[in-house]
Amino acid sequence: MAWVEHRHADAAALADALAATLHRQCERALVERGKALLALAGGRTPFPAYRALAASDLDWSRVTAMPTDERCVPHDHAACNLRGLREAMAGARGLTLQALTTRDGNPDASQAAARAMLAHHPDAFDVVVLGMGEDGHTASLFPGAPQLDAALDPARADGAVRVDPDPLPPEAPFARISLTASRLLHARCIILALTGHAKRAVLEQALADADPRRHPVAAILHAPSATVHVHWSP
Ligand SMILES: O=C(O)[C@H](O)[C@@H](O)[C@H](O)[C@H](O)COP(=O)(O)O
Repeated sequence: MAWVEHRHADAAALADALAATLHRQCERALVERGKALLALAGGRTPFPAYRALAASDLDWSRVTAMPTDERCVPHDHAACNLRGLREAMAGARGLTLQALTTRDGNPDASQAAARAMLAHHPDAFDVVVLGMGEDGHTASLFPGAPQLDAALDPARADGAVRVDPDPLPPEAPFARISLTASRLLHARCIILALTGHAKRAVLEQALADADPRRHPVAAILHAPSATVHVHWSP
């Protein structure tokens, strides 16, 4: 397990640093491999960084991004992460955004579609941006979800799984499609971005307790092969 802590004065400074890191990693990928592949968390924390990144001077025609997880809702639904990403990154002319769900958000059809899409993108992500909830979830790897063990299984190669959070989060009471822990860890740069003291306390618990069934984010933090860059601000 290895993690590098990046403390920031406030959420705005965190967003600036995150945007700079994303830009740097994308530029490196374009120079070294001629393309870049990103997996980007939903939620509120990273979106200012996505907007700043979209305004930068990358050759977006060679960049592909996808959500780390998606709510099983129609693509025009307000809770759709892809919709939010599309809006935040509207300035990134030529960016390819890959969906994890079908247009209607049907959970089982979406799981199959996500797996088929990922089969066409087998390369390591150049950057994965993750958030964390106060229950220790990351992406849509929710504690207590019936599919959590499957989503954490390092032997899985299908890359995406339907997750039915139990209980359903009141702010987003939907089934999800989540990239699996092993697919999220198949990455050159892994960033976990969180703010506030409550989440800091949960992070400390997850760092101290490697059992991902209590805090699924521990599956990322304690992965033997990964170095996780934790960006935190009060
Ligand atoms: O689909 C989502 O919402 C995210 O992937 C989810 O895992 C998010 O990163 C955390 O819930 C933190 O969200 P905030 O950044 O809004 O606190």
